[in-house]
Amino acid sequence: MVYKGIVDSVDFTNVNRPALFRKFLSIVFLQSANNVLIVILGSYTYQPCTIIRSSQVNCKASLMELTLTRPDDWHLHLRDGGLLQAVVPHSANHFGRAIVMPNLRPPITTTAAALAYRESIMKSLPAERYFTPLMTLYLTDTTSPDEIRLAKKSGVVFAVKLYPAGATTNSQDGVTDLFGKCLPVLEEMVEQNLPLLVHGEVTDSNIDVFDREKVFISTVLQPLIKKLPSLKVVMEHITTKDAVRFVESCNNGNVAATVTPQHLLLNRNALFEGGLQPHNYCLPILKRETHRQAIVAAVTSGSKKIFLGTDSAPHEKSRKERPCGCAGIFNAPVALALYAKVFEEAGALDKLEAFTSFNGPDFYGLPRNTSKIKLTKSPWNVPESFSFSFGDIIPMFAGQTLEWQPSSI
Ligand SMILES: NC(=O)N[C@@H](CC(=O)O)C(=O)O
Ligand SMILES: [Zn+2]
Ligand SMILES: [Zn+2]
Repeated sequence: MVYKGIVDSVDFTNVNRPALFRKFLSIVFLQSANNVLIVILGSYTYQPCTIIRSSQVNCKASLMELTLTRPDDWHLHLRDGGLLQAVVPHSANHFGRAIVMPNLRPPITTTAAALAYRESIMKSLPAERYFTPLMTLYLTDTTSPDEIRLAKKSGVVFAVKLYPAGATTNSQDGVTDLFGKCLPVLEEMVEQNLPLLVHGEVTDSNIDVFDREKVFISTVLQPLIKKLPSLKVVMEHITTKDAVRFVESCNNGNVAATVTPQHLLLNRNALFEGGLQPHNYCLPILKRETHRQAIVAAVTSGSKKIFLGTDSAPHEKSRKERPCGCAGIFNAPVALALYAKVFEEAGALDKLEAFTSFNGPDFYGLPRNTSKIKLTKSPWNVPESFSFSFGDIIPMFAGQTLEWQPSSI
């Protein structure tokens, strides 16, 4: 792979040290100024690469380190109580902000509840951790337009979440009839510029579980954006090529999508490999390989409409490993390493930073983070489990070795 760029200034005295690569992404993108830089990458990371600057400096180095603007997680379950305390450090380690899902029991349906929940998250944060929870409201059949005005005014609620009743974990209080019951609220959300975040699956038991996202697009999302083209909509955790096509077809800047590490790395075979695999069970359910490939292609193409949302959804081990196990994958400790793996394997590491750190805040109209995070090529083993007083949580890819290791700067 060959990159050419023009850069302001690069300190080539450090070329043999990883510090050079802190500048790697900006080197690729910067187009202004006087020095010509050519980066020739063999197989991108494993081969040494050659850096030539104005044909004066030649050096050999390996891509060992990337420095990125600190990412945000635009779809995260932090839970409450002991589970909250257990999992929040894993997100705060790597992410600057997170859109926090409201599907607690009882759900976060009011601004007052969102404020109280925000307080408990802040109290659970490790000392000296810079992390901002962006709160959401759980939409119900009875949410009022007044509540939407209050939410916006609070300054701490950044979106409203649609769970079709019965679609997923703690969705029993969700919406039964979006157009019949929620239109005035959706209109108020347009007024207040509050995005609607969508768990995009129909719940009709006649519809095959693998088709629920596709059918939701034609029966709910298409009519919704037709009726309210100014409503900002994020289709969360997309899993199908149909969703990719839908998002790519919406061109007014108001429709976007998040993608999880599991839907980028696993297909539905992972549910049954060598026996039933409850820790790979999440909703929307993993899909066919062709869908996975379509999502990888969309994400690594550099689309501005798709951004990072881990959907890290911890459940205690005994609630996953039982006859009727919960849906949800705990991926907060591994998510960033896994996204880097996906982009690296697609030869698209230069697109990683926009996906992790730019597209999300740009869509939400928020400033990009100013702090940085480092990803080092340094293999590490994912723990088999995390143990707490209330029980264990099994992370995604438990016991496996990952290449990229994130750390704060
Ligand atoms: N993704 C999941 O499988 N589960 C999530 C809910 C959700 O995001 O749908 C949870 O809260 O456990
Ligand atoms: Zn969901
Ligand atoms: Zn979720």
